[in-house]
Amino acid sequence: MPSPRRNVDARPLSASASSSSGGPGSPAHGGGGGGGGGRFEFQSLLSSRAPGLDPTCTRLRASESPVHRRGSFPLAGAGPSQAPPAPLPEEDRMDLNPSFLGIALRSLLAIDLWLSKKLGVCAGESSSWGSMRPLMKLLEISGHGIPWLLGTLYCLSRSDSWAGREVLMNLLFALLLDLLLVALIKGLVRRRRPAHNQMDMFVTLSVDKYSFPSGHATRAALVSRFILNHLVLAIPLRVLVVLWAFILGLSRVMLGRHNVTDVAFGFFLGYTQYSIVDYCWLSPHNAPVLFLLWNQQ
Ligand SMILES: CC(C)=CCC/C(C)=C/COP(=O)(O)O
Repeated sequence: MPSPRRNVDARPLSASASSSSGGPGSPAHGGGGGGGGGRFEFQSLLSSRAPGLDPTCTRLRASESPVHRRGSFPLAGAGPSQAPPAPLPEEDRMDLNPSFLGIALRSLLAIDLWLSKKLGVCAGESSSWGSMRPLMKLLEISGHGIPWLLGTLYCLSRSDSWAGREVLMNLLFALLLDLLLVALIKGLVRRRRPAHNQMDMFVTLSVDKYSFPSGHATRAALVSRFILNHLVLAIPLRVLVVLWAFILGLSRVMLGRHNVTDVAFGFFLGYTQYSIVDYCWLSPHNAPVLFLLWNQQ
């Protein structure tokens, strides 16, 4: 005779249908193999929020899943006549939260992929906005590392004031820091570029087969923040700089090079990188050797 507690079943219909008894070995009891673990956690969360359900039961079931099982809980013989089980150790209770976070992250990822595919309207010549592709690729070059590095080096070589040289030296430092950090994160995260991307980019590094974060987005945010803080520009030009950064980021998704989250994180990283550069600002006072060396050239 099953106990009233064990009759409580808050599983979604699809799960209940596949294992009506809910006995040992069924998915609800964590016997469904590796895939059963994820579904099980979701059920636990649902049932713990359903009014009238016994949260103790929920906890026990969660502990039975292959993911959560640590000690032995005598569920099979549990009935109303027996003493209620001791509260779970703190570590087991906390295990329920990551699964909730996991669901949230997976949903965000699904939205990201769906939106990125929808926005990838210039991913190929035959795409709905395929005729805009050459323009998008021109934008791509405007945010590429090589023109920015060469342009900065050229301006440094032509600069005849200490103040100008100081700003340009820091811009060079910022661009190099950006390349390094993006390569590092891309190498660590190793997220593949979207399937609809055509790998026909102008000069790439080996890590550029990965997409997280977007190097163009980091550079756009970093350089535009740098320019706005160190160049005296008329308002329309300032607006243009911000627009350039934004459109460059958007064009990465439209070209199919990136997912939305690659670009969003890229903007965040580039913005933060400027704060690092500003904090470590190089000047003839704190880096005299650098400036003297450059002066001798
Ligand atoms: C070769 C040099 C100096 C820089 C590479 C610049 C580049 C190709 C970055 C990749 O950008 P996305 O991550 O936005 O595609």
